[in-house]
Amino acid sequence: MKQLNRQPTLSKQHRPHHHRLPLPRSLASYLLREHRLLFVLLGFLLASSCFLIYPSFTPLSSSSSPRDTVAARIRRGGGGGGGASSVVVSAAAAAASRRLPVGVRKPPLRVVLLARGDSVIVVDNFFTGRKENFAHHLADPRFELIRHDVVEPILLEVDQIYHLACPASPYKTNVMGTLNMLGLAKRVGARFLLTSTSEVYGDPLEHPQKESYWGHVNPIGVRSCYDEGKRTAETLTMDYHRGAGVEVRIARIFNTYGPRMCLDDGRVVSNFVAQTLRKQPMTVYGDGKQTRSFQYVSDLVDGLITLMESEHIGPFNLGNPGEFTMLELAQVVKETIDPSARVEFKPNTADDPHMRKPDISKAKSLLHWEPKISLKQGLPRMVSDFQMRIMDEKR
Ligand SMILES: O=C(O)[C@H]1O[C@H](OP(=O)(O)OP(=O)(O)OC[C@H]2O[C@@H](n3ccc(=O)[nH]c3=O)[C@H](O)[C@@H]2O)[C@H](O)[C@@H](O)[C@@H]1O
Repeated sequence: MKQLNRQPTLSKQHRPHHHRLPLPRSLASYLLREHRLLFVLLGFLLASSCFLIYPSFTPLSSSSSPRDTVAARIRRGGGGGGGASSVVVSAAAAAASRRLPVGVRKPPLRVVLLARGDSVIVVDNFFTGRKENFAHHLADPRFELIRHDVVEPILLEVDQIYHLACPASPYKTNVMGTLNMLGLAKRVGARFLLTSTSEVYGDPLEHPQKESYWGHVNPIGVRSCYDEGKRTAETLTMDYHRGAGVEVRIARIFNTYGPRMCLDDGRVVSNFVAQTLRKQPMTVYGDGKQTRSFQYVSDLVDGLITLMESEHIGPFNLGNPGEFTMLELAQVVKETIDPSARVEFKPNTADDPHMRKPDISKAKSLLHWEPKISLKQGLPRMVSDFQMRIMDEKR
């Protein structure tokens, strides 16, 4: 089985100073006794990320696909042995083992994500995420779910932080939440991955967008709290890297879809699919000629893990270069679900980007990552999940 790009023990010069947490005695002994809390996925799964936990229910997929993606390997539980046999030791792991009192057994070595033997903590305020998304992990002793909003500080001993948090009006989350997570990363020596967005390019004047493009953003527009919030989050991330030595990674995520998305999150793919399944017309904003590039969620999960484990800071575009107008997307949804589906035009919102398509040559050459699942392959998998949930609504 193909192994991920394993991360050896971090070199000292890259390791930030650790100011150890004054953990309450009971908590500390709990952690040591259970040998947990060795790695964190700080998945604060709000609006844009409630579907980012890879799906386990993909009934329309063939048994041989979707290829051998990381997400698929994780789903199958075949992540390279797990536990101490496949090892990722990071700065905090080394530091944690140094802190153990004499006679206390060392914790298991750390590998990435549950199926590979790691402990995973998900932090979510459940504004838009759902507990059901984690139901299949709740019995796992290495999985922990904490209800918490990252705009408030949280103290955890962790090795890696995937900072996915971002609700619909997200300036506070992007600024306070990112500061809190960067502060945590600095304090415990964790590697920090920011999930930024293609929206940092605004209504782009360059097409397709390369990471070197600085963007075209209206700083006082109706969607600027998202665009500028993520741009600020990128700035903070780089400042903590340069100023405090935090190891950081930045992903710029392009439109992503898949099972477990909120049925009514307002995004175009979930809207079109849910509307068609409910026999409502698909609402096309504007003339429908604006373009987006749609990435299936497991490709994104592959990209995020690959980036986290790599030696590269980024930013990296993580998206599928397959570009569609909204009318073309509506046509694909129609062909997939219901040939009699209709569209209905509504006025568009201000500053809506006219076109968006990632140039992923940087991710291809440095991370050896590229998406594998086309819209036509991915959409049916999302449809079956939505279909079940919409049928449940009716019961
Ligand atoms: O889904 C995502 O991943 C992205 O969602 C939003 O970006 P946006 O491109 O505005 O995504 P949508 O809200 O899905 O809109 C895409 C296009 O579809 C149109 N749209 C949306 C919804 C709808 O019902 N009908 C419709 O025509 C919008 O006007 C827009 O032109 C976020 O701002 C991005 O950060 C995020 O990456």
